[in-house]
Amino acid sequence: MASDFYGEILAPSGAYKYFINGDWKESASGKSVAIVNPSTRQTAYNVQACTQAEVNEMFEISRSSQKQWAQTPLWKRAELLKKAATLLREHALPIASCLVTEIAKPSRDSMTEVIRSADLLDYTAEEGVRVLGQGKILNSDSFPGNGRNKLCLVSKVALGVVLAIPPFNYPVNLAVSKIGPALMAGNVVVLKPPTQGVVAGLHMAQCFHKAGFPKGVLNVITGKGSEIGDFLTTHPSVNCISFTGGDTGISISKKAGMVPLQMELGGKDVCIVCEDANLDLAAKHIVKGGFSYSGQRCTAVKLVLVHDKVADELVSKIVPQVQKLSVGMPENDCDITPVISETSANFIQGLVLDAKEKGAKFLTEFKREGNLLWPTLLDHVTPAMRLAWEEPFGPVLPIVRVQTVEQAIEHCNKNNIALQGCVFTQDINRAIMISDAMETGTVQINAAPARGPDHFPFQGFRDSGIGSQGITNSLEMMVKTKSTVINLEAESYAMG
Ligand SMILES: NC(=O)C1=CN([C@@H]2O[C@H](COP(=O)(O)OP(=O)(O)OC[C@H]3O[C@@H](n4cnc5c(N)ncnc54)[C@H](OP(=O)(O)O)[C@@H]3O)[C@@H](O)[C@H]2O)C=CC1
Ligand SMILES: O=C(O)[C@H](O)COP(=O)(O)O
Repeated sequence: MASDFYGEILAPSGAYKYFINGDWKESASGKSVAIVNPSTRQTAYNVQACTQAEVNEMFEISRSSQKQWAQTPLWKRAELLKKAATLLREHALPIASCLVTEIAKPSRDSMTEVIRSADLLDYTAEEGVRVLGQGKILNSDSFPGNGRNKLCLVSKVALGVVLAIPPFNYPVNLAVSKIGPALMAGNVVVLKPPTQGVVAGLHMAQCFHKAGFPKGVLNVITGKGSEIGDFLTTHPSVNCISFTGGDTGISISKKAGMVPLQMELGGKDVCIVCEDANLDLAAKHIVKGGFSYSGQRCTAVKLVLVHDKVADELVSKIVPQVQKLSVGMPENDCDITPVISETSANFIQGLVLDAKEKGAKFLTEFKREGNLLWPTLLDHVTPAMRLAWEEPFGPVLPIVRVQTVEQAIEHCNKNNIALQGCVFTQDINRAIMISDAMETGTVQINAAPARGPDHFPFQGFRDSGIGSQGITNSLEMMVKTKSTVINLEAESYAMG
């Protein structure tokens, strides 16, 4: 894996180093965290188990380097982001290989994640120059009782130190979706990669390092979230937290101080299929949306709510497509690969067994070998079953039959998880009315839920998140507004 480009990130001990102030270092703890390959259930890598003292040192360095970084011209920041994007593309293969090993992401999807991340950085560089390069001027006489003797210059200034915490399922793309906008806005970043995906994250960080970012602008701490996470998120030097993951985000939001939060949490994305839907289109999107990356996407289709009139026909189109999905190892680009951990596999199995006990009809059998779960399609799922409400984050898709669309909308809005949803109908007026009624951050019309393309606003309602992602919204969220008021001796009117 190590090459001249990546050679320095690996310690002689065989554990990957952490990255601080432009240097790759071993932790004084002398301890490491084992990264288990979900496919083999064997240890594949080791990384540093960093100490609280190293966290403190990292934040101290971040605070001091931010002052210098904020004085870097926008065009220079953009140039560096574009250089990092170029290096990500040039050195993508080792990063993609880490994704296959650490998170069992199919090879093709792993490479796609890295290239998508480079594209995100390029777009962030261009959008950042535009968005951050403009401010506003306000004239006092627009408010009753005032003459034009005050000019207010409104500018966007950096927050300071952004703590970025991405999840296991996109350890590169959901890292750069935080890092790019943060750096472009003049902040510095402390990145805490997910344990599963951390080595991909370290390789990604090397691309930023080699791109020429000044020391201390991007720092990467490694260690289990359960061990150093709370110390990180409650650290007094944190000026913003950008987090993607599960319910952990909810507890972080209760512990964090007076700092802006950008949270993208779980999804229970419903797919409403109306009686007038194009069922071939719906079936194709349901299968791809439900089973890509073995359902381990917050935007995966997690519940089909189909009008009873067309349910049998829809099921007849879905089943053969599910049966055709290849099941096996990520190295072989199988459609369904092992889920991230035994804990996750056990959780998913628990939901399936609950549905079975409560009378769900199995359209494909549930089969498991270690962390590898065969795609499971359940029909006649009822609201009494946990699967109608909870997020499996696995290759399991429940189908609920409804008598009216209103029933489907009611089910969707009853769930506290409210990220995305989708609706299939051939009547655009009806589609807009249903979309407006669905209380989720995004509604896809005649397609499966998705975060991409990455410049689209992406947000969760209720327990699915705080704030909004998407490149422009992330840029706007990672600055604060500053007013500078010029007080003139006398009123002055242009052309007056
Ligand atoms: N919205 C989304 O895109 C995603 C949602 N999920 C949901 O979350 C569930 C669990 O997945 P998982 O990846 O374990 O999600 P977690 O929320 O546990 O982890 C997400 C990130 O948070 C870190 N973390 C864990 N504990 C803390 C803490 N106390 N303070 C700060 N950071 C912490 C993790 O680090 P570490 O890995 O070291 O624990 C990881 O980097 C999934 O089943 C799914 O329902 C998961 C992934 C993506
Ligand atoms: O958090 C997630 O799982 C991702 O945001 C989903 O992204 P995608 O829709 O591009 O797979």
